[in-house]
Amino acid sequence: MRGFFIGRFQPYHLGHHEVILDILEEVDELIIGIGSAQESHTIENPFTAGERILMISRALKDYRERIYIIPLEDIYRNSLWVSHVVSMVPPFDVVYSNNPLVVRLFKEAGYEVRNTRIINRVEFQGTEIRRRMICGDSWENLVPKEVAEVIKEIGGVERLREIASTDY
Ligand SMILES: Nc1ncnc2c1ncn2[C@@H]1O[C@H](COP(=O)(O)OP(=O)(O)OP(=O)(O)O)[C@@H](O)[C@H]1O
Ligand SMILES: NC(=O)c1ccc[n+]([C@@H]2O[C@H](COP(=O)(O)O)[C@@H](O)[C@H]2O)c1
Repeated sequence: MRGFFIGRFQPYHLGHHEVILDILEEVDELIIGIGSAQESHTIENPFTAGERILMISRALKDYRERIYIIPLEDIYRNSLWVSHVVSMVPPFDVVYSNNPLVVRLFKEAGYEVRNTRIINRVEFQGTEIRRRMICGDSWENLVPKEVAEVIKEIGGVERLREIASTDY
């Protein structure tokens, strides 16, 4: 059985990681969709699709043979979005999500959708991690260590701070 899970992963954090490890207990293979792949260099979406691929593939290096990481651009037409996804990824049997729009669209298209656990949503949240990066608070403990390394390699914190300081 092959599953599908999508997120923006800005950045990939321990909440995503735990959920994906749970899913990998249930499925043979998992497609991880990198949503809003066209976005980067903004406060909500600082990292490119390629940088997010690097974070996820390094954090899940032990599962490489069972995962497909596929960037998916937004199409801004919800009624066609599932077809867009299906056209870009390997066939899958089940969708894992807690995002109400994603759940609704896949259910309407006839897919089985399973909910995932919510893990320490206060801290394991992209918005909170990006806030900490901008403010200089510690964030490294909220992401897999491989992700912290990638963010350091690409100068991610400096990028986010510079973007956030733009005031015109
Ligand atoms: N702490 C968490 N525990 C379980 N699932 C999570 C957690 N955080 C996010 N998810 C799930 O991961 C998927 C992708 O989420 P996303 O990439 O938007 O992360 P996020 O932390 O919600 O980011 P942001 O705050 O930037 O919106 C969503 O379905 C979301 O419900
Ligand atoms: N019409 C569309 O392009 C469409 C519809 C539903 C979800 N999505 C994308 O799926 C992803 C869902 O992930 P999040 O749970 O991180 O929001 C986002 O990147 C979102 O933009 C896109």
